[in-house]
Amino acid sequence: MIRNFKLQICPLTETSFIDKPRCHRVCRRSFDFHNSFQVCIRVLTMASIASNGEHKATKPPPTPSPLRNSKFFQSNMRILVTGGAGFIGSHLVDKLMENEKNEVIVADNYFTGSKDNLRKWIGHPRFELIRHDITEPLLIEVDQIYHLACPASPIFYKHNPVKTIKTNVIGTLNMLGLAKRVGARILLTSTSEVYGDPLVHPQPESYWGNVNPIGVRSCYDEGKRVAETLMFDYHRQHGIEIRIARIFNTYGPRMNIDDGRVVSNFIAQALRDEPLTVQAPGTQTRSFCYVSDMVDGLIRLMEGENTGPINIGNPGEFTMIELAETVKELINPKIEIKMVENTPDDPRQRKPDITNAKKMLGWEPKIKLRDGLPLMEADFRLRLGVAKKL
Ligand SMILES: NC(=O)c1ccc[n+]([C@@H]2O[C@H](COP(=O)([O-])OP(=O)(O)OC[C@H]3O[C@@H](n4cnc5c(N)ncnc54)[C@H](O)[C@@H]3O)[C@@H](O)[C@H]2O)c1
Ligand SMILES: O=c1ccn([C@@H]2O[C@H](COP(=O)(O)OP(=O)(O)O[C@H]3OC[C@@H](O)[C@H](O)[C@H]3O)[C@@H](O)[C@H]2O)c(=O)[nH]1
Repeated sequence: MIRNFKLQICPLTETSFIDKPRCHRVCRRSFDFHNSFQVCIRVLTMASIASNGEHKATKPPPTPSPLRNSKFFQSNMRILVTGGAGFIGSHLVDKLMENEKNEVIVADNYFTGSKDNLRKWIGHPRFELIRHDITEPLLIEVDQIYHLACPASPIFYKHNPVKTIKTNVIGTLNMLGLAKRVGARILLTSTSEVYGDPLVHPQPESYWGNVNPIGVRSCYDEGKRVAETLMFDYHRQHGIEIRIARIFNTYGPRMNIDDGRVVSNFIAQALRDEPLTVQAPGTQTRSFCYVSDMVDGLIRLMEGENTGPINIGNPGEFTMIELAETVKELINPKIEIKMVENTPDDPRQRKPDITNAKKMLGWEPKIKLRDGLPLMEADFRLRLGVAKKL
């Protein structure tokens, strides 16, 4: 769609000279490229989104600070990762740090995350770690924001539901305010939980969901729905460049051992010789995405031209009984599987329709559950000090 444009100058500023540093900063083409008055991919993108009529922004995106625009325009891309000390966040940081043109700043309050997840970067000249709660404003200068901060495991997000809502609503407002002030692009990690207990299966992004607004999970799923609304309102009203990923259940090394989510629970239980606790009825389904696939999808979304929301997840769908049997077979065939009571409003089925991710991001997951589980097992064995029996 975007590549059909054949404009020779920037359609918003009418001159590529004024916008040159910003184009360089975002599309990362050489300075000479912009000097040659060729078209700026990023500005075209804004024009194309607007001309499609959908999610129309009433303003061009805010300009970055004069410093980023002039003196430092050829400096590294500064990227903020909120929640970067958590499970997905720390893997994202690893990937972003591989690019020597990136400086990464993590802001985290360590509620569910840990410095340990980032220990290899602490002290690195391109890395900075800030203990910060995003329900308070954050005044820094950045070019991109990956906004992940929020407890994700149901037992943690239900622990202090009011705080979970504040994190999703006030926290997202603060990050959007930051994006507005510094002209940064912002990506929100939303969730498949915005579909609630879905009546459409698999779930496409066009499905509006079936969410209980007053249930015990609402602090999280309604919180994320408001966060998505705020993202689009800032986009339409203030021209902020937004990206929204709807993440489906993700697993992998570095999940908290006692995180409470199903894959980490089952692997820890199998290694501790404890029964695998399947919550009734056990026929409820989930689709599990390995974390490296997830990080790849998030970066493609940030760097691409689509606002989203876009589902990012692995469409391989399993009942919880099937998952328990797979963990038992792969890790500890002697273990018992025990049926236990469930919690309210547990979604009965969940599977992403990833047509848009394939089409718009050229993304699809590579790692199957049976290949990902042993990678996570190895990490859990190391952390629990349980050697593999020969
Ligand atoms: N892992 C999944 O299956 C999954 C699925 C859907 C969506 N998501 C979303 O992805 C993001 C990351 O999830 P995760 O699995 O890595 O979870 P996680 O709990 O491991 O990481 C969340 C991080 O956010 C931090 N945090 C929480 N509240 C904060 C606050 N108020 N201020 C600053 N930091 C705060 C935590 O300390 C932690 O480091 C979350 O936004 C979550 O909603 C995850
Ligand atoms: O020990 C357990 C834990 C969980 N389960 C079941 O496993 C399924 C998945 O539960 P999890 O707690 O792992 O995660 P959920 O799918 O309910 O929510 C997740 O989905 C989307 C994300 O936004 C969040 O990371 C997380 O809330 C549920 O049906 C639950 O009842 C078990 O059978 N046994």
